[in-house]
Amino acid sequence: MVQSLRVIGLMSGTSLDGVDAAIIETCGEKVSWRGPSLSLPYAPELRAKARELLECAASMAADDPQVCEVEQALTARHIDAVEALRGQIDGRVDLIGFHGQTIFHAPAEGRTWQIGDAAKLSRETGLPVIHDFRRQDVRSGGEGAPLAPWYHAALLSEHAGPIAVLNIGGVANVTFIGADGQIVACDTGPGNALIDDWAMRHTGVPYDRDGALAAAGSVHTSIVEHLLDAPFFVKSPPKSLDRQSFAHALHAVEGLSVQDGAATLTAFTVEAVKRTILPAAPKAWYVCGGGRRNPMLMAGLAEGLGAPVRSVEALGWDGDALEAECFGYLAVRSLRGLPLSAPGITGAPRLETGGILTCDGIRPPRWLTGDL
Ligand SMILES: Nc1ncnc2c1ncn2[C@@H]1O[C@H](COP(=O)(O)OP(=O)(O)OP(=O)(O)O)[C@@H](O)[C@H]1O
Ligand SMILES: CC(=O)N[C@H]1[C@@H]2OC[C@@H](O2)[C@@H](O)[C@@H]1O[C@H](C)C(=O)O
Repeated sequence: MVQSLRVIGLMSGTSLDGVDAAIIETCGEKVSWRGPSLSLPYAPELRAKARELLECAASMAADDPQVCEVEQALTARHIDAVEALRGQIDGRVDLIGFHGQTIFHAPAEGRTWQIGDAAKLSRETGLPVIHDFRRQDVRSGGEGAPLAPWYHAALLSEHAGPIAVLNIGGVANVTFIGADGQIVACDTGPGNALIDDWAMRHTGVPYDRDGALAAAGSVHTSIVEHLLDAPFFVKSPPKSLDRQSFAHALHAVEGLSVQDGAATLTAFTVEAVKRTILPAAPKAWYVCGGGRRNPMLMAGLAEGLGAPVRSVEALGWDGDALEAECFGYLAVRSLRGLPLSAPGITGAPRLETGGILTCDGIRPPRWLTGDL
């Protein structure tokens, strides 16, 4: 029988708001237990420094002092998250799945870059760490993202499709599961990132809390149409984005009132989801990620998608912990040599595993050296 492992997944998403940590028990195929989770926010200074990196990461070296400073600060926060989560559970933890922080993503150039010091995380926690989940996929010609569909599909194995899971983080991504179990996935467009940047710039608050700004503004439809007139939106899946792929949208709304700008950027996120080319119309959409807390996003989706739109909590999932759980799940898949890449998910040419194991300064546990 395949052994189930207790794994902590760690995700630091494109919103740059903090690290999410969750623990699950899984064999890498089925999920037998979902335990507690937590989020540790980043201090505003760290968030600002990480944000700065996104503008210049394309031309930076891995040993650039600016990169290293942010990498070490982020890693320290991840170590805190692991220790805090361990304090909430009894019993063992076997493994960590460490996504790191994406600071640059350009699969067409063969590059995707997640920073984070896996060796230090392993040393400080005494646990084996799987990291660098996206690199092998990009190397093989895939998009390197999204990877969450593997986890969504595992959780939905008992549900009949067509069904869609929409994650609205900094960037938004969808998993479609067809009536026959077919999986199709891609990034849909911006999620919260543009709204966050706009709110930060004009109000000093890093998001549009409860969609209050957008609710008080009017959508400038011609700007939304102009923004949607990009090759990305006519391309079929698979496809993925860098957080900064649509940064020019902030220039497009410059000069609007803060409320109209927020309403227009919110509509951009919604319209991008509506334009996503899927094999069939989902009979229901389930939304995770921080964007599900924005009533203006949810109302726009409910109005435009022609099917019920609910938070993933309706499925009994935790929409804040899902991505962290996912990278725990993928860590066990990686250890077992199971695929992280698939043509329908990332566009990689074949099923292939990914991720790198680091056991720095610790004796590899016995289960790691035998068959799983
Ligand atoms: N009450 C709220 N009202 C409006 N927006 C919210 C609210 N709560 C959270 N958000 C949005 O959700 C964002 C955080 O989402 P999430 O934690 O899913 O991002 P992430 O982990 O960086 O995601 P990803 O990795 O998918 O990009 C915040 O930056 C904010 O824009
Ligand atoms: C390159 C990268 O980090 N992509 C993230 C990002 O955040 C959302 C979206 O863009 C998605 O493609 C992906 O994360 C999720 C967890 C994924 O891989 O499924």
